[in-house]
Amino acid sequence: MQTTSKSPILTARNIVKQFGSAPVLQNASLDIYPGRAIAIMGPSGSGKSTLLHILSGILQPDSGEVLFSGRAIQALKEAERTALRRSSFGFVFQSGQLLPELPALENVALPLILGGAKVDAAKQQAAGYFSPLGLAGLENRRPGEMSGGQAQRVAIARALVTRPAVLFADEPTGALDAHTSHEVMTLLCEASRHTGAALVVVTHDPEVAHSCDSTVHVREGQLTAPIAKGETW
Ligand SMILES: Nc1ncnc2c1ncn2[C@@H]1O[C@H](COP(=O)(O)OP(=O)(O)OP(=O)(O)O)[C@@H](O)[C@H]1O
Repeated sequence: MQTTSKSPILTARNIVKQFGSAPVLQNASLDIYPGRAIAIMGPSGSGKSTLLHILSGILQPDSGEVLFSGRAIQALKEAERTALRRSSFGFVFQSGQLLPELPALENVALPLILGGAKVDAAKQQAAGYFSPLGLAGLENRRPGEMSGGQAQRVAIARALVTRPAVLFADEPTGALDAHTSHEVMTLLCEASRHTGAALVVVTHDPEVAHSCDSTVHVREGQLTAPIAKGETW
């Protein structure tokens, strides 16, 4: 079921960020909607990951604001921002986010356990994500005993288990071949539509961007207007 909403769940307004004297983002603005997937593209070093870190409250902008459900997240105390990230945001990176010593089921259950859930209840909830993500039977495998695509699907399960409102993915298929990349992106987009979570994907890959509902480009520190899927660029 597709969830649509006219109100953005996350809004970036006039974001400015520089590192030392080097400007990275200069007046970047963006609206992100529930149940919709948006790709952020741009050349290497243009500021895509910096933007993702600011949108998710990991990094503070020099000026401008990020509103989550209308609330300015920069105004929150560090501990409140951490709590918001744990409860409302999920993260998928290129690789390496799974704990190598833990079986897949425990890796997926971990965010729930860190959030205070009892271990058995967390594992039971986590187990429900294995079959829909094509991972049935892999519950006891450690990350080193899985393919890259399987490990990324476990990482997606782990990002989804807390039912985030926004799923951030930074080059989620960067370490995968084209076929597996397509499978993983299809799963991410389906998960976003099914759960109503917004999906924000930083990518270099036009095929990955094509899986998303719209694409923005970082150009000279600003964001182009979103291009909807199917429109010519
Ligand atoms: N913590 C930091 N300290 C200093 N400079 C940084 C820091 N983080 C990023 N930068 C610089 O900011 C610029 C943007 O980096 P960012 O990682 O956001 O780019 P990107 O578009 O995601 O690049 P890529 O596609 O190569 O991953 C780069 O010039 C980078 O060197």
